[in-house]
Amino acid sequence: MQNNTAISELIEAGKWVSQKGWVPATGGNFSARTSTGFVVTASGHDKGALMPEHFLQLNHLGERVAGAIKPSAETQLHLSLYQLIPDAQYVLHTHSVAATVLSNIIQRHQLELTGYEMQKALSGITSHLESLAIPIFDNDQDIDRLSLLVSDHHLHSPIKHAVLIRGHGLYAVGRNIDEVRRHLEALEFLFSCELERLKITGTAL
Ligand SMILES: CSCCC(=O)C(=O)COP(=O)(O)O
Ligand SMILES: [Zn+2]
Repeated sequence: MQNNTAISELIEAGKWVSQKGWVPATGGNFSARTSTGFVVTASGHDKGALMPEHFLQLNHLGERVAGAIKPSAETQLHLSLYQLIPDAQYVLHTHSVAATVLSNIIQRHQLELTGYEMQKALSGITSHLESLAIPIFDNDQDIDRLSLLVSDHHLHSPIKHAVLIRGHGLYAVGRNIDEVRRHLEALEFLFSCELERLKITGTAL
């Protein structure tokens, strides 16, 4: 993946995600794997109004190759996801209301979804009868420590599509920009369905 192509795709994705209301204020961060490492958004910018200068190039170890600005505070989590999931080419992190509230309400360490046709938008899922589990990690201002938790979890339960950070947001991964956007949109739809179901039934899965 060329850096310029990746950056253009992430700028476009940022506008879309922002229009959806999933990156309020300066929430969220995005990255793409490249031939030399990955590109990641700078910290503290509106992700709906990104410019090429709002990206840094980092190598496979997460060390800065280009860009004088401060990288996302959550860069280590992006690096860990690329190290853990060899197929992952894009990571989009968002702060939607549904992901934030649902991950706070559910006390367990995973959100289990079943019975929804939309689950089939997640790669590898072929029926609404399958169970889709999205791991939930307790939020931590120490991103290195949080990343280690994610890595440990992956050893026994490989992360396929996404992870939730409790009260914080969603990290979606994909093998290309279309797939990561599809995963993100489908999961947001499923989270909204679950929130509606909870409002009506008062029962968390
Ligand atoms: C106001 S959002 C708090 C930080 C955060 O969770 C986030 O996603 C944005 O951080 P970044 O450093 O990537 O701008
Ligand atoms: Zn965040």
